[in-house]
Amino acid sequence: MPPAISIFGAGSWGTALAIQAARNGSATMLWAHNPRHVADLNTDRQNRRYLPDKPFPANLAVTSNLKQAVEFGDILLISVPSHAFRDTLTAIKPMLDESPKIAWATKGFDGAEGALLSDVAADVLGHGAATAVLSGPTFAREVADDLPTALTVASISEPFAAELAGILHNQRFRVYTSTDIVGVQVGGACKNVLAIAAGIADGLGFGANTRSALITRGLSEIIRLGIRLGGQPDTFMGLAGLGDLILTCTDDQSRNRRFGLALGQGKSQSQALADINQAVEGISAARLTQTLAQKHLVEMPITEQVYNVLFNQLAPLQAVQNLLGRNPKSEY
Ligand SMILES: NC(=O)C1=CN([C@@H]2O[C@H](COP(=O)(O)OP(=O)(O)OC[C@H]3O[C@@H](n4cnc5c(N)ncnc54)[C@H](OP(=O)(O)O)[C@@H]3O)[C@@H](O)[C@H]2O)C=CC1
Ligand SMILES: O=C(CO)COP(=O)(O)O
Repeated sequence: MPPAISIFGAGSWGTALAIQAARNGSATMLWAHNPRHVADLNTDRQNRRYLPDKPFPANLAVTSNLKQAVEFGDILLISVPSHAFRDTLTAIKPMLDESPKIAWATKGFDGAEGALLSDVAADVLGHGAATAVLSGPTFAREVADDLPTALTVASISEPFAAELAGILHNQRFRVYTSTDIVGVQVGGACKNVLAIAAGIADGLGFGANTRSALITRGLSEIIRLGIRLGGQPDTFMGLAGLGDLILTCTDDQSRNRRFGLALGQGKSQSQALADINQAVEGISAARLTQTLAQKHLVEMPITEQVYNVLFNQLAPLQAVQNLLGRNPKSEY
């Protein structure tokens, strides 16, 4: 019998992961903070709002009772947006046993300074918990549809990474393990900023050459920051780095890319957000990546232009011109 798992956050990604764990045989509990949403999920046996037409397996239960969810799972997996990560961990902390196993699939930074979520977890939980992060090129809809997908689970505890991978892994869902929690988190948070940039460029009518240049130079930015923060260079060429960057910069399933597209086409941020009506992590990630880049003296020109578009009223076309107007330099 595989370990039981509780997943916190019933958006598109938490729901897809719950379906994946359940169809792999784990007793699975999905927690949502809104009791009315939970009532709908239990009545419909599907998540009509975020993943319509994907019926829940029989071994997937849903609750809004936090204590019930914490006590249910041998492993707890957090999949709320980054703005809710610290509060969710803080709420579950008093209910945990002495050696909890806690993972997250959230992509982003926390707080005013751009803390890694692993640092938030250490801060809230202390160092007794086994922790892991799950990241990679994984659109929720495709995972729910059982389309082949590969991703990374990173933990400094190799047994915990292997245990979590074992719960989720099957022939349609390849889970690779890593010990580079820093690199995996930086890749997952920063690619959302570049997806906004790629969307802006496409929305303005630029072509495939521009998109490829943004992806490649964007990867250089991620690598520079990631190494400065302690990540391993190889990680950024893997699933949680280049893999997720390509996915979100090139496919319109990405909310971050669609947000950028809308800005490039002249929509306001509030109109673009209202149309998407889901998490767009790249907005806060742009602010916090810019903060980290300044603090650590890392050159991140594309991120800086996205930041100025989002927070300093810079026109999208001017942002592209600012990038193109930079002095010629050596590629490496
Ligand atoms: N969707 C995807 O394909 C992937 C997403 N991710 C990451 O997963 C994380 C979650 O994203 P995703 O599921 O897509 O987001 P969605 O926008 O689909 O859903 C967000 C969910 O979070 C819930 N929520 C919001 N605030 C809180 C809170 N304070 N406490 C508890 N729950 C809250 C919302 O509930 P309500 O609406 O009822 O308020 C909603 O169920 C993000 O960091 C994202 O980057 C990673 C890989 C793939
Ligand atoms: O992280 C994701 C896929 O790996 C989802 O990307 P978006 O949040 O841009 O939709």
